[in-house]
Amino acid sequence: MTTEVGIIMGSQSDWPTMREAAQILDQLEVPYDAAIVSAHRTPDRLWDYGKTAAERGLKVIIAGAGGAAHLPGMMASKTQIPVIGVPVQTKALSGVDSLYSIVQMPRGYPVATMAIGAAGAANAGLMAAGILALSDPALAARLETWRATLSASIPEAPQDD
Ligand SMILES: Nc1c(C(=O)O)ncn1[C@@H]1O[C@H](COP(=O)(O)O)[C@@H](O)[C@H]1O
Repeated sequence: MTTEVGIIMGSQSDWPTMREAAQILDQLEVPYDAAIVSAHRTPDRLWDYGKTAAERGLKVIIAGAGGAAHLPGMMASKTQIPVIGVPVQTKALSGVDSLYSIVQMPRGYPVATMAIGAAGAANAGLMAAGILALSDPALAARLETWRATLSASIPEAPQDD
């Protein structure tokens, strides 16, 4: 099966967050590859990744970064494949720095920006799956089952600890 989702992150230190996206894709049986790509530290790698993404068959890119999080926006400038941005939580500014860096794209080069941190990464996986499910009925069915399972796990009333 062709790998249609690329997960990229600015650093190894982002993986505990970005793994949440990978785990969702695993659950939904969506193949992906994961790579460390940094606009700041490995600009040539970013350039090559963006330039070859479409010919490699990618349909969605999930890009996570923290702090001066330029990676998602720079990737969106290099490819027209939709980029889903994940602001990684930071110690200094709690990830608000990452969020603002990713969300405030100039007109013409959007990044679909998720919430800060692990929940944002998980939602990025779900968003990528939702995009692919538009043209993949079997995936759409798996996604529906996933959502039904989540709904069923929510208690109707609050419980004491
Ligand atoms: N924001 C970026 C970019 C980028 O946007 O290109 N490259 C690395 N980083 C971020 O630097 C943080 C600290 O990285 P280290 O832990 O390696 O020092 C990470 O959250 C990474 O995403």
